[in-house]
Amino acid sequence: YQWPGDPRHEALEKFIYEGTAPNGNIFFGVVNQCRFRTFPDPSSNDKSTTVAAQWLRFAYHDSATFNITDGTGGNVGEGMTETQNDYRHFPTKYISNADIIAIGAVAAVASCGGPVIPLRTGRVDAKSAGNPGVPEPDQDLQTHTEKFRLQGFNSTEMIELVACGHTMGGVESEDFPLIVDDRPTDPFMSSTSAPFDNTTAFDTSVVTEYLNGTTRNPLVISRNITTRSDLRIFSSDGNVTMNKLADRNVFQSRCAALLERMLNSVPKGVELSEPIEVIPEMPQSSTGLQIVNGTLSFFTSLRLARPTSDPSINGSHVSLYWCDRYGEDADCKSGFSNRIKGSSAVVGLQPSPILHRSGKNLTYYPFQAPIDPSRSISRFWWEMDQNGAPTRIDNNGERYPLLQDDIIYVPEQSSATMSAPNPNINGTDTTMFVVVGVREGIQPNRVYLEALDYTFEPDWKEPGTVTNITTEFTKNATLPIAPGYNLYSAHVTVLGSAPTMDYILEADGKKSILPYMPVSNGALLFIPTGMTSIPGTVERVVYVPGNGTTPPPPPNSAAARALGGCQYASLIVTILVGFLGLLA
Ligand code: HEM
Repeated sequence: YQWPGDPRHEALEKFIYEGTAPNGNIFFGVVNQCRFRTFPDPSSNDKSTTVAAQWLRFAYHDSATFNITDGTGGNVGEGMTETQNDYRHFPTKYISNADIIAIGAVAAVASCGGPVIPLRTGRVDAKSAGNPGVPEPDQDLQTHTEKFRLQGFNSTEMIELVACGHTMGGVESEDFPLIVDDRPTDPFMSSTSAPFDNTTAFDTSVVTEYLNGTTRNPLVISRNITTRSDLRIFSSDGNVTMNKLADRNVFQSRCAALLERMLNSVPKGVELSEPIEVIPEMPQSSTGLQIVNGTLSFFTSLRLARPTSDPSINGSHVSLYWCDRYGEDADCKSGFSNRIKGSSAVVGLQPSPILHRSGKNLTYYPFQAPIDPSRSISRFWWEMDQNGAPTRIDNNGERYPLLQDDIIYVPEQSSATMSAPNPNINGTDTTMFVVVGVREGIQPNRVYLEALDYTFEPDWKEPGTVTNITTEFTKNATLPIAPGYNLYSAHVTVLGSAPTMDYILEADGKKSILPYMPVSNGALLFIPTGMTSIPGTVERVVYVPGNGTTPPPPPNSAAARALGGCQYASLIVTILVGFLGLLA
């Protein structure tokens, strides 16, 4: 992977595999580990329905006919409202609602031990209602077969898809009192809902319990014969398909294939991406220059995606290297680079269930490098030391570019405050005070920001509001002096909770853009990931282009002569230590 690539691709990759939105909101927290929504809260009645089940059903309804502007399409159920709430803070300019619904479904299946469904993206949000008519349990077999046919599934695939869906969750009596009555004394059923099978996992239980006659699936054994839709569907070919699905491997692979097709049924003209894979080596998206504690600092964090079983991460150390941008060492042309040695691994806290189920982990190596503004930084790379065998991680030999240093973000001077509730969006406005630095010597024609944000009605009956705001920055001499930079500030009020912003500088007929900064929702400071690291000590070291590691200086080179100074310094230290030793 060549960094930086398509920002949409990178935003989606981050969202799917790190599970965080640009503002730091964690997406997978509620669904991880196949958990109940409120369990183990003893006051909760909601013990048979996992968040994963709700998310999967939501995706089915979205693809069957439901869409976000359609209040009618048969989307009965509390799980629907709860899922909408789980999702509403996450759409951004790069990630559509429809993609979030698909990502949610893939995560749901993975979090309960199901297959990893390849994730293509690029779904376009509907602007108007689709046809109503999600299948209802009291409809006959012919009606269901026809509905699945219209969606592109034959009658065998209908059996498979319903079994794949109904391996998770159950039927709520509150939503379907005619199917499930309130039986608080039944030890198998919770007080208000009846699960489709005996496990919360994405497994064959729904099939095997049906075949061996122990099933409690309410859509098979309901007192009300008209609502036994699963029984009619499962038995429609004399149980031939159900018998095949009883095999674990068949079940997992058929479910993966059919759920993928279900999620990929998009309107004509919408073209989905190639499946989004995790990128093995990535600079964190908050990589960049910032002013922190009055010092120009380069923040980055190497993110490695490696198999969980890979022992190479254990005890590994990573060093950060970079070339100057200005001066005699610019782009390392004099043979010198800068180095901060030895960050050790920080394992990501809450891995996305999709990544976890793919058998991989994310490991981070955070860096904070003090930067001399007169030299700045042009390209960076890493060296990873695994038991004395270093390898260079350098963007396929290109090294990682810092695209511009003309406009930078100043998080410690920026702040955000929640203003009064805004009834129009059923949420709260956030007013932000944003501070950026413009490199000294630049005479800006214009410094401004472009913010983009979405808001959604809690019931999604309306498509919500898209806020597109352009705000001018003005030079602000009252802020503390920053080395090498003049500070500019702006106030901006955004609706909704996950705005993204581009900070733009126009000067000398050139446009410099600092894109897609993480913006926190209502927090006092915008603290990007990777900032928890402490400033490292910078060394000047010889740089030799090409693959491999940074070698010792060649004899008689300018670099070696310069380094000679360091050797004298260490000699003096050695003598001094020896001398002190003698004194003692
Ligand atoms: C003829 C077709 C279908 C009918 C009549 C049907 C009917 C139902 C009903 C009545 C519920 C209970 C909802 C509630 O209590 O809120 C339910 C739950 C569920 N359905 Fe289906 N369904 C069908 C097909 C599917 C398909 C194809 C999938 C996915 C591939 C699916 C996934 C789910 C899931 C995951 C739940 C559990 C939701 C939860 O526990 O919150 N269903 N279904």
